[in-house]
Amino acid sequence: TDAPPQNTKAKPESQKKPSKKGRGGMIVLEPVAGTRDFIPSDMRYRAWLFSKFHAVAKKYGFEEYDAPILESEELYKRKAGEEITQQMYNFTDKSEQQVALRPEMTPSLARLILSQGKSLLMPVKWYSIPQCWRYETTTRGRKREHYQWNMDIWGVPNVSAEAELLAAICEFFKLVGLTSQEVGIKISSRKVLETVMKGLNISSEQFAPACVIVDKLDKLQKEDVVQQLSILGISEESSLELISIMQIKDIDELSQKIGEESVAELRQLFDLVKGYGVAEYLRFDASIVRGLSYYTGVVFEAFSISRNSELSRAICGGGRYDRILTTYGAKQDTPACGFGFGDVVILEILRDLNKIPKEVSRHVVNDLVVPFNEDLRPQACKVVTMLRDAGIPAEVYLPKTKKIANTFSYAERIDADRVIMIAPDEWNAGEVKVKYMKLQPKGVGEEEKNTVGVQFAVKVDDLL
Ligand SMILES: OCc1cccc(Br)n1
Repeated sequence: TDAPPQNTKAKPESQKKPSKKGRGGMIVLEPVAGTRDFIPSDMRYRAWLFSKFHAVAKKYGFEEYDAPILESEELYKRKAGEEITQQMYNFTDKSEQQVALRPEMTPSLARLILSQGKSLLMPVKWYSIPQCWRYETTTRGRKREHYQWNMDIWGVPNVSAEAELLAAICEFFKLVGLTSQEVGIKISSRKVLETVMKGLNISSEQFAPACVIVDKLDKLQKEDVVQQLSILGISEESSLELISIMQIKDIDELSQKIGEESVAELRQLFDLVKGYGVAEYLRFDASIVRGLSYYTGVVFEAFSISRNSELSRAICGGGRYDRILTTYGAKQDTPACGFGFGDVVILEILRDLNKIPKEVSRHVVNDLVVPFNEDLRPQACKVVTMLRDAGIPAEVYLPKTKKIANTFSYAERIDADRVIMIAPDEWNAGEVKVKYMKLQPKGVGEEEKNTVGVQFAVKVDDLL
């Protein structure tokens, strides 16, 4: 099935849709359909989530990389009818180049691996958190962008690489407090499908497109999947046999069906993950295919189990893709496997299950330094710098101090622990006036000083 015709010619000015204006000439305040703003209160959640991605990648020895959001469209030209390539955010740029906002990171990574050539020592363990794009028809009101944690291992042909990636995902789950009662990872292998399809005389050319179709089994009616497979020339009988084998949830049963040799890798993988202590999160499930055409071996998909959270959409997914480089013209392939982990579903699940620490929602400033008047502003800047250099998040009150009460209400707004007033008499005596805005944990400041709301003179040097 060829991809639908993409927009091939830039539109003349006259045919371009004018950007929508709000009433009375005001610009439209909402972000472009399907995209998100991150004001600070939202950005704190995203930053917290990404800090967990970075922490796991670092702990597992992965190195961070990045590549442009904008790529040549040819990187994604695949004739397997995948949703991800049919929904490309593509256009013709001003030099008539066919470009696209990247729908996924793996093709960019493959380009980087090829560009590095022999200078790149294998194995390579790289990670990135790229923003990825798709052009969804807005009628479905779905997002057109998301951030996707990518972890990939290149140069390792055996399932030790998949075990490492699965362990990293489970490490993340443990880091955010998700138990194996709340989330899990289903694992299978396209080699199982390959064996079954060969046994059904399905040609190797039809393997990737057939995988893309059977991956839709959880969304489409069985009849529709059979119908789509028939377009590939696969008989109803073969399709039904393929679909029935995909219902198998037990490796031994599968081995009976297709032979021990075809499940050997999966058995090895389940042995290895026991070593990492994460087996409780993992289970075999022959229905896991994943929808990307380039997968060639083990595939996996994480999902939420508990009722009170997002049920349908995958948390993350990935697998082995050993033959991607030759599809980009390389003379030989390099084995690879990896996963993509989106930012949207996981945050919904973590919110549903109340796993996000309260402090993530809080903007933290410990001290507010207030100059009594503008003559004392240089002194206030000196004091705030001393606090900051000591690692204390601190602000200096920037507006002119007209009413002291305004500075206290600002202190409450930024949830500061202390207001440090630079006042003329105290400053001449080498002191500042400190007012605690809220009770401090025991031991911070002498007991009598730790009374909320009362101001005390404190030596500048005693502030730290
Ligand atoms: O997971 C598929 C996908 C790709 C790009 C952007 C978004 Br939102 N979703």
